[in-house]
Amino acid sequence: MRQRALKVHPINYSELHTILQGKRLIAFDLDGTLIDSVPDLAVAVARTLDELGLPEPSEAEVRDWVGNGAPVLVERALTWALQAPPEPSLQQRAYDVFMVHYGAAPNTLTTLYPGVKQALEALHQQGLTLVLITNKPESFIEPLLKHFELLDYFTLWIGGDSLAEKKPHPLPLLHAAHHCQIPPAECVMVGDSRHDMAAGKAAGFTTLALPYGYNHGEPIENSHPDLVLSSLTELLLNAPWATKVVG
Ligand SMILES: O=C(O)COP(=O)(O)O
Ligand SMILES: [Mg+2]
Repeated sequence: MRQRALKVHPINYSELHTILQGKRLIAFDLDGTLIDSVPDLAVAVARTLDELGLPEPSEAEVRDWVGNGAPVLVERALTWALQAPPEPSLQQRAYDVFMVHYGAAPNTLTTLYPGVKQALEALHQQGLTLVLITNKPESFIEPLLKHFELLDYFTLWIGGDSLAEKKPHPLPLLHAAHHCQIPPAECVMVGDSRHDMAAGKAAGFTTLALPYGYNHGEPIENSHPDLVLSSLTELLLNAPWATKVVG
């Protein structure tokens, strides 16, 4: 397995406190932010390619292909296996096969990142509106959130195929803000990839980044988030509402 050295992010607590002042909605990304889902995605991709008689990629390879939704994940896997872009008919077939394999085992090896449950619980208790905006197909969201007992924290969840556009387009974020009747200036996007940061900036949200997820092998600092956290625990302990949370 390839190990990537994670930079230590000394958090500027007063900066975090200031930028979160007055925020009412927090939009969370799913893969690489709340859940480490690549182990199950990698198994499903490998089973898909195997069924099509193609070579199987390693988990480290799949890790760098996640972020633009399932159709692009499948396309990147096929392009890797064929050393050329796939024909549309093969792409469609592989996508259908992938959906079956991933749907059959979406949470066998997947784990929650540290502090996720506690942070969501506390933020929800403080009356913040929490929404989930992922590029994952919508059909997988509810079963995964239910499995990890996170479903009740979210007012709304949007998948990569829920609307006409997905991240990095701002549409899903603007849709969530509009649906919750909260102006974008009072909203925060929390994510692990450049697509989350680009969508957040384009929507007028504050952007918080986590460095432990999947960003195509690139440091998340390159996307210029407002702040990089080390884990969601920092959001819980150092946000303006934290005094109420921790007593
Ligand atoms: O499914 C993907 O490609 C990525 O999903 P995410 O938006 O939750 O990171
Ligand atoms: Mg992500």
